[in-house]
Amino acid sequence: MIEINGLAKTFRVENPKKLSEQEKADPRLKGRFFHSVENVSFSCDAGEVLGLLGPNGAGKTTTLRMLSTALKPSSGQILINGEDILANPVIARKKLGFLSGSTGLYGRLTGRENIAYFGRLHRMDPKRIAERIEELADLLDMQSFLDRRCENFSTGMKQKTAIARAVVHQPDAVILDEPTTGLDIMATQTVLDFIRRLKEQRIPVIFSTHHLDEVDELCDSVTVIDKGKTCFNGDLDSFKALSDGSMHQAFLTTLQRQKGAA
Ligand SMILES: Nc1ncnc2c1ncn2[C@@H]1O[C@H](COP(=O)(O)OP(=O)(O)OP(=O)(O)O)[C@@H](O)[C@H]1O
Repeated sequence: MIEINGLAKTFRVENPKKLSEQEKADPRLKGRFFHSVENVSFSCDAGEVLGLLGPNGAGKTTTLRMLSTALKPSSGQILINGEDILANPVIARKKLGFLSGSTGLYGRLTGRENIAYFGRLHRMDPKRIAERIEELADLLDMQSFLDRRCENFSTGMKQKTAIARAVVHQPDAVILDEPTTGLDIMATQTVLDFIRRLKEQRIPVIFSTHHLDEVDELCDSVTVIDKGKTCFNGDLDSFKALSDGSMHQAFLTTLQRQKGAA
């Protein structure tokens, strides 16, 4: 079970001239500080897939980076199976698998070597690493390119390699930042099937996306954030019920309600 309570992250604006027009007009900008995430809470239980939605710049990546311990929150609490991961970031990294927006693969290494390198960082036994790579390569349909250098990989090959690398150590919970962005239909389906398999194994999965059809297909629960604040938390059916079953309209409704409340 992953629980996030009242998470917030403020960045100091080093150079206000570099802010976009949209950011300059954003209510989260207060003087020299940008309150990227102001109050985000949600929870994801074992066997559950949670879809994290929000418009561009809402704070999804910032939230997921805090959850992965890549970024230290300004305030709030993150618990994994009751354990406070902010107090114990090293343990958290063992428990979590995190796919970030930038795959950051080593171009001169093959897919297999990239995955194995992470396995070694997690102090896995070499035999187990080799077995696990075979397992993941089958699940993610990677056998045809596993032993090629990553530098010339397509977006789909890179993303599959990055996902395999993120979960090589069999984490207790998986966090994926826009896992299907830029993928073709076949690769998207492979990634969605992979998430479905994690769910069958009762591993909680949190993923951000702009594709509402994926949320409809896969998610048990939905969290919508806008301008750094949670504006919807609930199960998929109650999300769809906001608008007679239309995912797009339900999404727009949550944003409009938030605007009305502000
Ligand atoms: N290091 C930083 N310093 C200053 N502002 C930042 C920093 N990182 C993120 N932000 C700002 O915080 C806001 C939220 O960004 P974030 O990347 O979390 O949004 P997002 O919901 O993931 O957006 P998208 O859907 O476009 O990926 C943006 O306005 C962004 O410019």
